[in-house]
Amino acid sequence: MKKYDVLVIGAGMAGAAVAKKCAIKGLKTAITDFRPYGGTCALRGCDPKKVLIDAASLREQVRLHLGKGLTGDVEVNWQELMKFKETFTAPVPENMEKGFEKAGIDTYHAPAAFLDESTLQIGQETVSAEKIVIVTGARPRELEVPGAEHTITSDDFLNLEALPEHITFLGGGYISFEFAHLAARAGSRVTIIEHGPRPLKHFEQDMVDELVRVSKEAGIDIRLNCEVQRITQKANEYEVSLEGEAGRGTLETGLVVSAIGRVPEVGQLDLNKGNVRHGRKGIDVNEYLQSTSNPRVYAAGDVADTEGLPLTPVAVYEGHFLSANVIKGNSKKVNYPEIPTVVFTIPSLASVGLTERQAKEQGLDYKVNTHDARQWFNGRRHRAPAYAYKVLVSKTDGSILGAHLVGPQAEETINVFAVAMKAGMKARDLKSFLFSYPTMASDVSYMA
Ligand SMILES: Cc1cc2nc3c(=O)[nH]c(=O)nc-3n(C[C@H](O)[C@H](O)[C@H](O)COP(=O)(O)OP(=O)(O)OC[C@H]3O[C@@H](n4cnc5c(N)ncnc54)[C@H](O)[C@@H]3O)c2cc1C
Ligand SMILES: NC(=O)c1ccc[n+]([C@@H]2O[C@H](COP(=O)([O-])OP(=O)(O)OC[C@H]3O[C@@H](n4cnc5c(N)ncnc54)[C@H](O)[C@@H]3O)[C@@H](O)[C@H]2O)c1
Repeated sequence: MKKYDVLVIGAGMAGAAVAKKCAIKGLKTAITDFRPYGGTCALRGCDPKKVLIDAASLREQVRLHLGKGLTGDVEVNWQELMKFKETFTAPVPENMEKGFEKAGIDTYHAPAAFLDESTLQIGQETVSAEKIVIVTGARPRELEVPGAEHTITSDDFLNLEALPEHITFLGGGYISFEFAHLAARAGSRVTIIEHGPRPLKHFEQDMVDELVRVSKEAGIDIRLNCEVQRITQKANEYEVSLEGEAGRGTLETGLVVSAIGRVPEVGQLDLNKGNVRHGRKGIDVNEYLQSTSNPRVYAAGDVADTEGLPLTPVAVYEGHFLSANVIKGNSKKVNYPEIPTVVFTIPSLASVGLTERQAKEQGLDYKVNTHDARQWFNGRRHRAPAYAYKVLVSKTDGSILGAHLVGPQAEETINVFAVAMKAGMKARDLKSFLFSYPTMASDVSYMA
């Protein structure tokens, strides 16, 4: 049986960060993944998605400037774009594996499953470890209606050889909105089906309203309070039976993408044999990211039940705390700064800190700065179909409680607010800051 100081299960962003840190400190470290190394973000999430959306966004920029100095529309060539995307994803597994080998980390390529509290089966090998790090991420939530087997997931969507004429996205969250905006700009007709009353419900709803307006202008059909009853295959199409406010109906579509949330990936781990307590939100951990039932086990990223959002920078951030606790013993309690988050639609929706609803619930005394900025210089030069902001400032001490933006480059501008909030800057500090001009960030001084 192979023995290690540290066994890392999952070679995604969190896993790579932990394995390298442990190996650098001289711990005998191994890592395993049953998929090609790289994890969701680099292979099936953030990175490939952003490459595709950037092209669609450029196409939209050109379209918006037709008759304003540009002539001749451009089109998205899906096949070429997918090839370009693959230049980013294809090298990842080998590069990551080489990095592990260079760091002296043993690499395995099979699912790990607990045999007891310190021993795991990895393919044909039995492995024991002093510390076991679970960073297995999340997987798509399963749709439970007849015909669910006809749906595809975000993984499949990012590898489509061609886009059909019409696509239905189930779920009104991050994935559906991002992919819907991409597909609409790449020439498909798109419908989003959300079973709740609001899409993107954790975002500031005034900004979501703006995004919904531009989504509809882009031809995206958004149906709220709408439940899927059944999916039936018909020749080359699918028939989606729906029940909503307008009663029952059907939708003919070329493809159904299920994006109704993601759940912690614990299926293959046999956690009960390892005495690892877990629930619906993932592995139960304490403030050191250590299992509450098996002290050898630590967990971080999407699979861990923590306060952190299931996002890449959070997985890596938690990985740093976890590594310190594995290397030196429990010494670093995880604490979270304000976490910026972006929906990469065209234009994007970005948020950091409290929404107005949360500020109200916490009984805070705040003022709201909000405006439709489409007519500002930056809005006009981008010919922005949406450019708006809502910033919450504490009346008690002038600190920034939350910032919410929709519009061109909102994904970049939000980082200015996140830095200011982490640094404890007041709204007046941002107002008096000298931003380079004319940049999108220079608008921050008017927003704060
Ligand atoms: C379509 C999509 C787009 C996204 N876009 C963004 C974005 O723009 N920005 C952002 O911040 N976040 C985004 N996310 C979320 C982000 O990808 C995740 O939060 C992040 O990848 C989590 O990292 P992780 O290390 O916890 O898990 P992962 O990166 O998922 O890695 C976990 C690894 O563990 C492996 N594994 C699972 N079970 C086992 C087992 N039993 N044995 C061995 N290996 C196992 C898996 O194969 C996987 O490779 C997106 C997600 C999706 C699906
Ligand atoms: N830009 C980013 O950072 C980014 C992008 C994509 C994904 N992600 C991460 O991945 C996670 C998963 O994304 P997602 O879009 O799958 O989930 P989500 O949690 O963002 O949204 C899921 C939506 O589906 C709805 N829903 C649930 N069951 C349904 C059903 N049966 N029919 C119709 N609607 C239903 C929910 O009400 C919710 O609005 C996100 O929470 C996020 O953490 C992040």
